[in-house]
Amino acid sequence: MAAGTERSGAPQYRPARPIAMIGPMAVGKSVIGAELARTLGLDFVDTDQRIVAKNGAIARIFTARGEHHFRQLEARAVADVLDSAKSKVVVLSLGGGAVLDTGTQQLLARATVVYLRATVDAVRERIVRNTGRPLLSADPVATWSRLTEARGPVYSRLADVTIDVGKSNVPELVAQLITLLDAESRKENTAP
Ligand SMILES: Nc1ncnc2c1ncn2[C@@H]1O[C@H](COP(=O)(O)OP(=O)(O)OP(=O)(O)O)[C@@H](O)[C@H]1O
Ligand SMILES: O=C(O)C1=C[C@@H](O)[C@@H](O)[C@H](O)C1
Ligand SMILES: [Mg+2]
Repeated sequence: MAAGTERSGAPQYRPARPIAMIGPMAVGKSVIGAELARTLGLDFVDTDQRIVAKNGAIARIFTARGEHHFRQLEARAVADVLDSAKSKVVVLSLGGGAVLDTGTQQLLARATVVYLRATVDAVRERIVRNTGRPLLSADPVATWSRLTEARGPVYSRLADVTIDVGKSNVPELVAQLITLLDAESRKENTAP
């Protein structure tokens, strides 16, 4: 039986706060976040997907309006979910660079933050083809590595739970994550 699940297969773990997925590009924030939400019976919000639905492709926003404009849309999309007196308990997947915004960093204190960590080898095949990520349009492997090294301390500082994605598949990672989240929520509930 998968960790964190009852005999019926329904998860025992019931989050009290939103769960936010952070980490570098292509580590699986969107697919793992969506599967985690489905498993826990929660709504799923992906900030990149929300931005695209309202404004069109991310690459197009970068060329037409610039990265700064995209970052404003991104910060607003996070605030739409987390900036209310009582944030709804959802799974929220962020874009890789969303955590650079200081307002977003503050709002993430209202969520349980999951850092999906990966080596470049784990994501190499996913980023070498054109994936519509404007920041990886030139020399994707070197650029991913540089951005990940620069942002790594921010991801680590914000994270309540860190999981190495390695070569595991999505269902395995979701099962591991529920175990880690369950342990984290017990810790939060017993903290003085
Ligand atoms: N554990 C995994 N096993 C196999 N494929 C995976 C795994 N995680 C992600 N993928 C695949 O890698 C690609 C990138 O995943 P995803 O879009 O979820 O990354 P992301 O972290 O959301 O990236 P971004 O920061 O650009 O939003 C997708 O095609 C996804 O299906
Ligand atoms: O890491 C980043 O800066 C980005 C990651 C993607 O999720 C998108 O938000 C966009 O391509 C920028
Ligand atoms: Mg994504």
